[in-house]
Amino acid sequence: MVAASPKSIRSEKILPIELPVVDLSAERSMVTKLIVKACEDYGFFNVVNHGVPRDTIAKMEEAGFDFFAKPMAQKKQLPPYGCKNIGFNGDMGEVEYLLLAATPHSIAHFKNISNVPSNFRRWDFMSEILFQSHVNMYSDELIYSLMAVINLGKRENQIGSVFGSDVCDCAIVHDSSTVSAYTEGVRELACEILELMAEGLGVPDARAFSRLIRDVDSDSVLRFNHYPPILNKDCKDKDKDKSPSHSHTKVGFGDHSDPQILTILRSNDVPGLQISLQDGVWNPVAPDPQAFCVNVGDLLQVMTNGRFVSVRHRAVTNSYKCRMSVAYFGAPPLDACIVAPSVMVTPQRPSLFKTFTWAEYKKVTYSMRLGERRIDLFRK
Ligand SMILES: O=C(O)CCC(=O)C(=O)O
Ligand SMILES: [Fe+2]
Repeated sequence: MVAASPKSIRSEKILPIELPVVDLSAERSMVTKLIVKACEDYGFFNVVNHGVPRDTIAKMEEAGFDFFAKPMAQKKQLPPYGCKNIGFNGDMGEVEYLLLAATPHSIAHFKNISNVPSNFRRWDFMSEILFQSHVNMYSDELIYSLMAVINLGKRENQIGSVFGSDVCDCAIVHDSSTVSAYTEGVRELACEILELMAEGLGVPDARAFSRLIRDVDSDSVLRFNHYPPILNKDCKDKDKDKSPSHSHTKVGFGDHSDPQILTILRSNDVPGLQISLQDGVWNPVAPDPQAFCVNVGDLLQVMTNGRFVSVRHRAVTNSYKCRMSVAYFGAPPLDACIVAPSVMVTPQRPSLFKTFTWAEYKKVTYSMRLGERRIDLFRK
């Protein structure tokens, strides 16, 4: 559970583990088996030989660090930027973040910026984007939509001024080709993994899961999380050693499960991610900047009728080095019905969850605290 303010976490039980590693270049039937086992036992695994070019990843990391290095006053002017407040219900952590739309629609926009008519009118264009993003339904959509507007505005130099010229200095805001190449790479990876999962589970339609995030109306998002080093003042041992001693950690991004289908996470080489395989125990996992860390979201738990687990996790800070992660959250369209393929439901494993839409689930998610177990509300 996330507290209203970051708390010391020295008293918790910490048990480091190694995540399963899946080599996507290995023999396919072996890969599918490994993935299924990892999702059943851990809900998390690392993928190597994933096909996303190193250069694309390196540019994205550089763009992220460049953005977070900007003065706070500049960053705060950007609607998709957040600092310490997570969500809308009082959750806090030692993190700053940036949210971007990661839908096929936004990728196309970022890629085809040169196709935007040079004579479009600022507010017409903005309202078109706001409309497409269902802004009437959820306030976070406004955030993503504004990001798209800012991106386009900067490139076309037409609407960037809506948010003040300082904003336009942020590399990440106008480096849309980096964002689109990265997003496209991780989305493809997510689809490939979802297809391997379907195959491994014996689902006759191999695209049953991946189709939802390939959809043009997919509601996927990308979040940069930045965790500056923090000396835990509660700690009696005041020496600022360079070791990632647990006594110096604070909660950066609190205990939660990801609500979407699948998360593709990457971080720099600084530890911080912890998963919880057992209540009351936190399992730190080592960072691997060459790999992507993949985890099952709540919707995939539902669509596998509980065979895969959406495992709770969090990120902690340290006292010696900045950590940055980039998470792609693959989500379906808002009106998609979330239901397990019939092969997942058997007499031995009866249907566990009600049928609902992503819009319904998302609404509940955003009305609750980060750490609450919203999936339980959808059990039969
Ligand atoms: O920063 C991390 O490693 C984890 C972040 C996370 O869990 C999230 O953004 O949902
Ligand atoms: Fe997460």
